[in-house]
Amino acid sequence: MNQVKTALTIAGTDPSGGAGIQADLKTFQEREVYGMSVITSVVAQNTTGVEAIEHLPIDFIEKQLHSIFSDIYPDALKSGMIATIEMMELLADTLKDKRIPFVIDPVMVAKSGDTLMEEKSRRVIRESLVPLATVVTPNIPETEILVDFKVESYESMKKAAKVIVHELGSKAVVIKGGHLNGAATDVLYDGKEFFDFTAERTNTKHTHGTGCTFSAAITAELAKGKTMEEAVGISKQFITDAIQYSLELGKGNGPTNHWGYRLKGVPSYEKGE
Ligand SMILES: Nc1ncnc2c1ncn2[C@@H]1O[C@H](COP(=O)(O)OP(=O)(O)OP(=O)(O)O)[C@@H](O)[C@H]1O
Ligand SMILES: Cc1ncc(CO)c(N)n1
Repeated sequence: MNQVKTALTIAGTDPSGGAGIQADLKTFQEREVYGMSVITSVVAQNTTGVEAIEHLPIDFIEKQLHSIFSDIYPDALKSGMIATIEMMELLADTLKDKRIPFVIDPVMVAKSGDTLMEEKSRRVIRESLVPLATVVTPNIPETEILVDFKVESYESMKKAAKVIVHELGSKAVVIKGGHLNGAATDVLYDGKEFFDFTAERTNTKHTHGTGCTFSAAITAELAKGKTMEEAVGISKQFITDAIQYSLELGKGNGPTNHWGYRLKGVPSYEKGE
């Protein structure tokens, strides 16, 4: 019997392969779900930054969504770079009556500091998409924009998590602590309980695409029917390994290694070779 589960990413591209749609599809493959993608924006970027962005026409994004939902219905989906208010509204309209796990990675700014979401859209995502989310996965700067206060400590991460669930209306949230100092601690809140996921911080600049990879892994695990706590736990291990074995590719911040978890305990492997 063919038991394959399917996952869909709706996001922008990264021709250098470390972030965006490309990272999501590699992650889906590694997590053993069948990956599909709808492209919102084509981004000329690499490990050093973003050169140019071209948004696809809204009716063409709509056609891609139609191609998917009229044919291979996904078991879970994630959104990444959704740059404009029009795109947010289209997505909200498409997803409002669909009962599938929906992971929102509210991508706003790339690691390089380049803007990926229009300034005026940043607040709109709160009203249009967050209420439809099964889980939202903001980093610290994105969390601050969603909740409108500074997040500088573990306690303020928990306070923000409560706002995102109880006031903005997402079912759950994972606030990623990658941007704070010390251990990399992420906080999951499901509306009732908090769960901490902590990993030792890897001392590396090669973290291009960490957020995309992490949220794609969560999407894949939810597609397989894992609980939120299980999905985040598995994905935390996955991204920790991917960062530990990240690749020294390119002239800037190299990408995470999507098969990094398979290299654990393989002594002959050396980074960059
Ligand atoms: N140096 C590190 N060592 C270990 N874990 C890390 C490190 N940096 C980030 N992480 C973890 O990686 C995951 C992604 O978090 P991060 O905060 O980097 O996402 P992001 O800023 O959204 O990424 P992106 O730039 O791709 O959008 C989280 O689980 C976070 O704790
Ligand atoms: C298309 C895209 N999505 C997300 C990120 C995350 O930083 C990126 N660099 N590019």
